[in-house]
Amino acid sequence: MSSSDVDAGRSSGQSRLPRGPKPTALPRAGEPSVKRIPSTSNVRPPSATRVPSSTTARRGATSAMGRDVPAPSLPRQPLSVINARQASVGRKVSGMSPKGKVAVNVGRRGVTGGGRRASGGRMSALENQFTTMKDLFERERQNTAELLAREQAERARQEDKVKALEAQQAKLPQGVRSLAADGVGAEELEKLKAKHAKQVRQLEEALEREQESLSRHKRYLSERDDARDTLESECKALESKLSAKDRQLQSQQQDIARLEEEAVQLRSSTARIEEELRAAETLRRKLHNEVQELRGNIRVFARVRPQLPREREMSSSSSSSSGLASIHFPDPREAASIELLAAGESAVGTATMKTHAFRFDRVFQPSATQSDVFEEVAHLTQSVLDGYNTCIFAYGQTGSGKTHSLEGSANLHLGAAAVPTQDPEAGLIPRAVQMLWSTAEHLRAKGWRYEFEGQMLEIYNDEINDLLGKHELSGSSSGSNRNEMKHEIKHEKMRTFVSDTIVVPLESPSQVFTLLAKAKSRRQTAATLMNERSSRSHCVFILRVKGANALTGESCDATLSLVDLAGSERVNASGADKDPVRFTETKSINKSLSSLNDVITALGNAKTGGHVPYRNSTLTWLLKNSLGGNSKTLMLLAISPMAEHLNETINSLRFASKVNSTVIGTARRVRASE
Ligand SMILES: Nc1ncnc2c1ncn2[C@@H]1O[C@H](COP(=O)(O)OP(=O)(O)OP(=O)(O)O)[C@@H](O)[C@H]1O
Repeated sequence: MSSSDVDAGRSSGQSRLPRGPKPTALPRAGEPSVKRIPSTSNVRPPSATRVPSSTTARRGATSAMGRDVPAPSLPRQPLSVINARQASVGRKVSGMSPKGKVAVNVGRRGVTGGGRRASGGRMSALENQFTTMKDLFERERQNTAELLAREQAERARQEDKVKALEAQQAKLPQGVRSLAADGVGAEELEKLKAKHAKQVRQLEEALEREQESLSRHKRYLSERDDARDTLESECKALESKLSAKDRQLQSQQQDIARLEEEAVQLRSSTARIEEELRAAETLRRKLHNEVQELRGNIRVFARVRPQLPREREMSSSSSSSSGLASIHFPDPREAASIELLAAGESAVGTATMKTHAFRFDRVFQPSATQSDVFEEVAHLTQSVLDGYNTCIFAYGQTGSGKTHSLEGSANLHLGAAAVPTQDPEAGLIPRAVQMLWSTAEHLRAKGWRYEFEGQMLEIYNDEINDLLGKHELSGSSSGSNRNEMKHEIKHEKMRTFVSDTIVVPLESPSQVFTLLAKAKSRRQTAATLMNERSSRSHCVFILRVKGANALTGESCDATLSLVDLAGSERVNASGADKDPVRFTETKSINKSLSSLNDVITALGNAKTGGHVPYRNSTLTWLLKNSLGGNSKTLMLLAISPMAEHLNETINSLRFASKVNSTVIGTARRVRASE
């Protein structure tokens, strides 16, 4: 039974009854049972409403004809329907088919046409038959009533069953109910139930998992709560720390403000002190100049070069000692003293270490830069523009740093656009040249016009070579003297001339640098394997400066001589005693250097009117006007820091010390007219 049928049954109140085969239609006219009914038209069943259903009537009739009466089956229709049908059957029975009517009419004709006796017998037979039928109807009616009662009881029972099923169905899930309603088999239902149970299990398991996850989340949340509580407490602690730090910061800021105020005051007092120091320094220089002038115009600077990389390597590979001499600078602020510790002999002849102390106008430590040295020399070179003959000569043993200080490092290459003051490698000569040109340019505003000209000379074995000339240099690698030119030195008033030498008018510093490079290359070409020419000859760069002031009518004509002397080492120290060429060179160098010594000594005694032996060497004769009392002279003593050179260093220092103690009078301006 489908749910729709159940519902339909509920609404009609009739379909609750179990279904059965439809009632059989009443027998039609012409059928045997109908034929047995009397055919008169006015014969009717006693009561049309009591006529049983066609089936019942037919069965009853069949039963009455000696056939088995089948067990009454449940009526399929409600009683009202049955009654309605019985009524219908009654009507049908009364309105018989034409064939039946014919049969009845035939009977009537038989009655009318057969005679009165026969009809009387037939009538009684019919009446009997009618009575029998009436009994049959009555029995049938009783049977029907019984059946009806049973049917009603059965229906009530079925209704109860249906109710029970409905209750069961209500308990089943909708899907099962619908399947059951659709008539799905029990096996399938079992499968569905199993499937349902499985789904329920799965759902239960999923539910369990969800519950587990939920409890996990709850645990996690509670842990997070704990962590949050911890963080909150930490945060509070940090906040309190922060506020403490804030307070500290505020007090520190107050301290800083106070300190800054103090710093401002200190800065202003420092500036004042510095100003006082500058003024004191100016005064010191002025006094120093006055002292120098009283002493004479020769000054001595000593410069100790740093240890060279190759010397450091040799020292580290040969012994544990650094190879450096023990050199000290006792007064770094004043920078005028130098002390050397060297082995000596005591008064009783025992070996002992002795300190040799010297004082000069300025002492430069190995850390001093080219710029530091030039700063001290600049004002001296500048005095050429004021008309003072000036001479700077570098003195020292081979490799002590003379050329480095005067020209610059071996790597220096000054091009046309070179700015020597910005090149840490550039030495005194390029710096001085650049400064002279720039000062001359400044002085144009004051009416001064300057002309510059220069020459480069070399004194080798006491002979002059023109480094800018075309003739072969004396003692050159060719070994021939055929192209050598003999030069003579002449002095006229305050000026010096060298015959047959090239004097180049100089327009710019870059032209001077080109000139220097040319001279250097000539010296290198002339060098032999046995003759390191730069060490064995004196090199003199003479820059003549002529100035005139159209506004004031003043004029000046002075020279700046920059002299790179040959190495000052002694004969035995140079190994020259074993080599005749070297011996000659060294003899010549020694002669010129001792002449220089003699000249300076004589100049120191010049106040007494003694003779000055300028002519004793080409060098001193050439430098006559630059060394005399009318010029400003600077001796730059180059010192090697190495212990192996200590003896030569001490000799150089002694000579420099003698020069430094010499008073050679006051420098005088050289006017163009002189
Ligand atoms: N102050 C210094 N700083 C760095 N290197 C220096 C310094 N003085 C000299 N040198 C280096 O020492 C070496 C020798 O120097 P330099 O050639 O100037 O000596 P010198 O006295 O002119 O020698 P010589 O008499 O043989 O011409 C060079 O390689 C030079 O670059």
